[in-house]
Amino acid sequence: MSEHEAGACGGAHRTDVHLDVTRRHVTVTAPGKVNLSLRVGPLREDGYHSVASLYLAVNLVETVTAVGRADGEITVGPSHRHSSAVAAADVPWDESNLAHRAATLLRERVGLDPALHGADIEIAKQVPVAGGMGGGSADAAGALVACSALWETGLTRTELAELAAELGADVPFAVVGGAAVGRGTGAEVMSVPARTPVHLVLVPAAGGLSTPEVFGALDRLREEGTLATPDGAPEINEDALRALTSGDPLALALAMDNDLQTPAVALYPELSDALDLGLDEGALRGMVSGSGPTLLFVARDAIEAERIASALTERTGAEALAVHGPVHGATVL
Ligand SMILES: C[C@](O)(CO)[C@H](O)COP(=O)(O)OP(=O)(O)OC[C@H]1O[C@@H](n2ccc(N)nc2=O)[C@H](O)[C@@H]1O
Ligand SMILES: Nc1ncnc2c1ncn2[C@@H]1O[C@H](COP(=O)(O)OP(=O)(O)OP(=O)(O)O)[C@@H](O)[C@H]1O
Repeated sequence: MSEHEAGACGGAHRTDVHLDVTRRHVTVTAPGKVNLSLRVGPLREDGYHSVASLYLAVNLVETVTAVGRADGEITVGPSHRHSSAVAAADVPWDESNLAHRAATLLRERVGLDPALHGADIEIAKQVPVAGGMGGGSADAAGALVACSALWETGLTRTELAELAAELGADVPFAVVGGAAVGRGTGAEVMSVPARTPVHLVLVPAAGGLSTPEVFGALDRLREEGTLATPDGAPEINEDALRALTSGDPLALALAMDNDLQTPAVALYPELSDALDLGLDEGALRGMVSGSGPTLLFVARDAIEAERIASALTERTGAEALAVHGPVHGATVL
């Protein structure tokens, strides 16, 4: 009888608790991100766009635990060890889950025996699903780092970041964390210094936006001439990078940009009023995070961020969160 079948019988909880303390497990935290700048080039033949991105990892993190199995099975499910802010029903807990794909890819590349090396991957999510904050990417990064430690692969962080690029444009950054510029599809990351913490308020939206649909809407707006089409690969936003490096929140707020904002707002028009509300409450600037619909607002300092978050929670009914970055990439606890 498998553990899961055993779990369906009487006395299931006792069996599970016993297994949890005796099976090896590794827990990793991996951060959600915002793009302080996201410049998007024209559509490429491979269906992707070249980007010039300025990533910031924030202290809204996913907690990923890999529990060893000796039968080669890989499963994903909601964590029972750490609390989650996301409804389990909003996440695909099957082989399409990016964390499942990450563990499978790692096992294959390292050449481990798929009949012997398995893991139950448990995820406690804080990052909104399909919110433009790279939550699934953080889960994939967490699964790579956790399974690599569990299976003792000996891969370096650089090697894990290279594998991460095969899983999605945002996954390498979730491994690396901190602050970084992203080139190519966004997967070629290079860390940059950030002198002081950036204080932000995040406003999650009801429901999500599909990343390919937002890129598709950008292409349409460019085709019809509503937005200008850039010539080639975009340049990094040097003003935003300088403001981040020197720790000047007002200069950063003024320099931020996101080419996906117009298409995200076109697909989700309510975002426009929510952006105005943040400014009304004293945020230095508001912007769509990545492909949206989560909004980010820049605050002068931590106290201002808390005040703006409370005011926005009251006015919008959505739970606005005061966060800061940079924080570490995927880290074993
Ligand atoms: C919007 C961002 O979050 C900004 O950091 C990323 O560009 C998206 O990263 P991601 O979700 O990891 O993206 P992937 O899973 O690699 O790609 C999903 C889809 O988004 C579109 N996509 C993504 C990245 C990119 N540079 N160009 C694209 O056109 C493609 O249609 C792709 O099929
Ligand atoms: N571990 C996961 N957590 C959440 N969604 C996942 C996961 N694995 C796969 N998905 C699928 O991916 C879709 C996008 O999820 P995700 O939360 O990563 O979006 P996102 O934050 O907007 O991504 P990005 O900012 O990287 O474009 C979801 O709608 C879901 O179907």
